[in-house]
Amino acid sequence: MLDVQQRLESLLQWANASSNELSKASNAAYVSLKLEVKDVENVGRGIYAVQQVQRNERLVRIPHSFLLNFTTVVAHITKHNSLIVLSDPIFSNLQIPPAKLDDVGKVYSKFTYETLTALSSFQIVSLFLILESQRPGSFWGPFMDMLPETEEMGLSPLVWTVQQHPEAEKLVSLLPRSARKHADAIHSRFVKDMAVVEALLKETDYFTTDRFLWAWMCINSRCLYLEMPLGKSTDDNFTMAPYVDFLNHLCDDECGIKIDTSGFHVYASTQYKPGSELFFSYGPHSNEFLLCEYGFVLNENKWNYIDVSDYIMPLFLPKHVDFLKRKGYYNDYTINRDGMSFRTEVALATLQESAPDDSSRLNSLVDGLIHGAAYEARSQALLLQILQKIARDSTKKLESVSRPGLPQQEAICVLHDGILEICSARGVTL
Ligand SMILES: C[S@@+](CC[C@H](N)C(=O)[O-])C[C@H]1O[C@@H](n2cnc3c(N)ncnc32)[C@H](O)[C@@H]1O
Repeated sequence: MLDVQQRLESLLQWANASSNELSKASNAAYVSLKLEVKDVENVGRGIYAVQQVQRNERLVRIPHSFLLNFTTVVAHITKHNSLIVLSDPIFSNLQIPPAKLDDVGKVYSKFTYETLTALSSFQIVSLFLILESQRPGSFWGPFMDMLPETEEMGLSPLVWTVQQHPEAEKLVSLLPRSARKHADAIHSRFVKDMAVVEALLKETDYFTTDRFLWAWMCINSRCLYLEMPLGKSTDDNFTMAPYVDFLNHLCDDECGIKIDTSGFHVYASTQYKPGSELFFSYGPHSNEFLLCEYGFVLNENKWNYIDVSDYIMPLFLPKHVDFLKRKGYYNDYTINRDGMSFRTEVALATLQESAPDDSSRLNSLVDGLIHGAAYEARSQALLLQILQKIARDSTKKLESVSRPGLPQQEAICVLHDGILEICSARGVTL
């Protein structure tokens, strides 16, 4: 395997990358000369400034033909089936290489337009990654060569579960309760997508669970969410973008992204000094979300919260459930270091009413007309009891891990540390 700099050079050549933003306009990528990609031990690859970068400076443009998403994958695959003519104008500006009737090309030639467009973005892009990563001379080779191996995404609970890590059961039992729920939800999404892709590739030798896991995790940890043409739901609104996907995450946005007819753009939303790393915020995500979805955690994360839904919902009577569902406040109750969310406040107030529908003060709270001071003392007392329970659970789990442990255990410990920090900020003493 070539080293990172050689593979990076191939990637930039492949995308016709130029350091002149205006040259070769539409079919060439632009990467500012002020940037470099470095592979730093224990941190992974990231983008760094080699010269001072000004706020609002344009840094990267990747043309549509080098983006991997629902539209470009449909355009590549259908090229192999002469019966399919793509009439939608969104396909007309894409430069797609001619079809190759190699073994992968033969698989593509059997897919109808209806089969392909019935797939979700995750399904079609993972199918494509599986096939192109095993296709000699793939057009996408330079991009595939820069994708991480599954092991590099090994902190993610999905990876230890699917790969049956020898410690998987122990690791799952160490997760905070809400993280286990989140990991289960991801596993369900994964299994559903896998069944669809496996069925489409069942007559080929290309499909294995490991290959699918690699493709699915590459997408989940590297895709960028933006409104995309042809997207069927908001989950479909993503693209993979070569080079841009070297940007690491920080809680606050330091780079902006946008997509327009000329491609995918990155610009600086802050100044960067030479040597500093450029960051982009993947969203206001807690460590639980980052670990389950992307396979990493931050030691400091201002978006951490505790999900207390599983502790509040069993306390509801059917009349509370009916009221909250009707008002759109059923489930998803959280608390962070500054206090409870409004949803949690409404849930705890509802619990204090024997006839929620008839309570004008509860309805006024839900409608934002009053602050709900009348409920506060009992709500805080109940929440304190719940947080004490959660804090005891986290403390017990932390005590059961001998540190330093496996990297996965260390990441789980960071989740518990975050929970205990919020509990302590909310007045829990153990
Ligand atoms: C879009 S990629 C960013 C580039 C990546 N570091 C690489 O080597 O290709 C997202 C992955 O980078 C890693 N990552 C991103 N931000 C991070 C951060 N702040 N701390 C640690 N790892 C991070 C995680 O493994 C995540 O799944």
